[in-house]
Amino acid sequence: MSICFEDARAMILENVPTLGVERVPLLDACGRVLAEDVIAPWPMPLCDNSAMDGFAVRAADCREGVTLRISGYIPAGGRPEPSVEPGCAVKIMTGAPIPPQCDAVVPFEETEESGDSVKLTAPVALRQHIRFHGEDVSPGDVIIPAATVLRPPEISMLASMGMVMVPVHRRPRVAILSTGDELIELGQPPAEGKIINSNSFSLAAAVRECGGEPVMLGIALDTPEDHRRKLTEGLSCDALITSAGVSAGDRDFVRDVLADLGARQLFWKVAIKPGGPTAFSLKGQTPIFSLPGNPVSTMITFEQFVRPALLRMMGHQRVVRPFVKGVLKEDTKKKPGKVNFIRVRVTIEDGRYTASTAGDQHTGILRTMVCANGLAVLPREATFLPAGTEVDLQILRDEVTMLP
Ligand SMILES: Nc1nc2c(c(=O)[nH]1)N[C@H]1C(S)=C(S)[C@@H](COP(=O)(O)OP(=O)(O)OC[C@H]3O[C@@H](n4cnc5c(N)ncnc54)[C@H](O)[C@@H]3O)O[C@H]1N2
Ligand code: MOO
Repeated sequence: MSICFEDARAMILENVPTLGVERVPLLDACGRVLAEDVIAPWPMPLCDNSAMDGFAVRAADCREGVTLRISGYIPAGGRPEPSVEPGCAVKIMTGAPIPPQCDAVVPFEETEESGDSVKLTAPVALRQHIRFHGEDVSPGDVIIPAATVLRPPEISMLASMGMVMVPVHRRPRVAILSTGDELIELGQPPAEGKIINSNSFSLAAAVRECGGEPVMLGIALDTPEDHRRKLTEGLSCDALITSAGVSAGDRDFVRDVLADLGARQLFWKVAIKPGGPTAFSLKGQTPIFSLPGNPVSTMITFEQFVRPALLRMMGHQRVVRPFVKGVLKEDTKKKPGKVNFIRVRVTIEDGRYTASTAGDQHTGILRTMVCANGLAVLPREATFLPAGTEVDLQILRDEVTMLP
């Protein structure tokens, strides 16, 4: 009996732990998830300051055409004049503190300066061109709540609040183990009957792309002893991914050895294609994803199950890549009973996403995965989807121009 796709993913997300907190230098926090509310220690701006290069004035003096005496100069980073008398103006630069008697700033473009006097050539409104103390942030405000994904705007705010070190959820160390006697390591010469272990690399790249730290365990030979040794090593990480050895073959040891090691299997076999033989287990709190060995199946099951889980472990709320609606360009047939993920080229035509097959859909065909920029999700019970049928699309590469 297989579990349905939605239940399998939900079960994984319910069972993966959120990792603990570490404090990292501000710049390293970009892309990470904030683990605690950040509360403003001081106001922003810290004082009333000028939004323009010009003259700080008393608005009450400022009929259009009036001439004022220039009684001082405050550069950015300078100190406010101790006092500005009626009928006077102080030359001021953007960001410089406003003298206490002044209540407006007149930009240079609206003045004519001559010697130590300045004529105002436009009307002046009370409070114009002043950035007021605390108008942006008040002390005590929760400026960034926990669970926020930190991007450059948040980094800017945290810098403004003096945060040198930032509390974020840890990145998982993810062990990656490929299994199978037919495998050889990258760098060894190819030989008939041998296959280069590409899955460890696609998985490590995918782990890295979503923010985790891959730990390469290499290849486990098709013996229970070698599986036991390498799986045990993998269980010291925050998560473990295995590739291959999970279908019905007589040397598919992964699940049995995991069970011997005390892992609890939550499911094996999901009603999806490709990726049917996927298994998910827990050893204590450590999630173990046993993915099928076909390179295409490995990548698609990573995308559907492992990426969301790793993002959740890092504290992300939104973990599943958003779907967009799009139409199939070709008639598409499938067997009922499984959600199918087909590799497609997504484009935009007449303002709609359209998807056409990226090539041969057999799971042995890696090239179709390389050509694809998206996956079309074909519903479980569908059998024939004529061209023009609307389906969910997962966009896997940024190069698809988004709808306006
Ligand atoms: N009798 C059955 N046979 C198969 C079933 C089934 O249900 N009953 N399921 C098929 C499906 S679907 C898949 S997917 C595969 C999955 O099998 P395994 O996960 O046990 O993987 P293997 O058989 O060991 O390998 C499959 C394929 O992938 C290549 N491979 C394996 N590891 C790597 C790697 N690290 N890098 C690159 N390529 C790898 C391997 O050589 C095989 O060609 O089982 C079907 N069979
Ligand atoms: O599910 Mo297998 O993963 O179809 O190739």
